[in-house]
Amino acid sequence: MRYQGVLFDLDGTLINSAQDMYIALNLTLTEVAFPIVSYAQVSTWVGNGIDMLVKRGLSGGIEINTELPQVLVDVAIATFKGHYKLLAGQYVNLYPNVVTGLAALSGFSKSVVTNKDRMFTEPLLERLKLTSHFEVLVCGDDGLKKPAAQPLLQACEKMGLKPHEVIMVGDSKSDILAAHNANIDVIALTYGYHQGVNLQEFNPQYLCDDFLDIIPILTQR
Ligand SMILES: O=C(O)COP(=O)(O)O
Ligand SMILES: [Mg+2]
Repeated sequence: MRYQGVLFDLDGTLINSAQDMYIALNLTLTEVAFPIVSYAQVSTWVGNGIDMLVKRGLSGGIEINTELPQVLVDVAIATFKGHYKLLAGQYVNLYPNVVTGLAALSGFSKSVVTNKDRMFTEPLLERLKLTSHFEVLVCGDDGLKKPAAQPLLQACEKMGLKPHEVIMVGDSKSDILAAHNANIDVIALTYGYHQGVNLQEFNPQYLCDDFLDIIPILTQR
């Protein structure tokens, strides 16, 4: 088998999770007296972790307003986390074929490498009955975030595999760039939160429209 391990992104790859973040963000923005934002906006802002999502919300766009006072940013992030702690998982669902696909990949060593903080990720995986599929979990607050290579390399090390023995599966520019930075092949899934960019431009080795399309890639010899 060409690959022995698979590193999965979480939000936008395994789970459709933007609705909880959309609600938590608008509750936060209302509390700090900033204009609320649309679901469509939030779904293009997911993928760089909570701090970036909140800063994008305060900026009203994907580009961060660098003049936002730090104290406001800190209060908004803490407020978001409070709301998200209560909301995370309420409106989340698995993307089609994820459970079937993970079961079909039972012979592979599998990890989740997410930019989401551990305190939110672990309960979400439990709630969705996904925990047992994965040997390793690397979260956004464990060290550097994607697009850094570090979280992917950390997962490889914990799995006892070399970068050329694994493949990353993700939905965003951050996943593709992190994989390139780590010299790991990458499958980009088109259905997730791709931050308003054309994923093809970032040259993933593979581009798939459905979770099950990753199976023939992984089982090739
Ligand atoms: O919290 C985020 O921004 C997204 O996390 P992800 O890395 O699982 O897509
Ligand atoms: Mg993602």
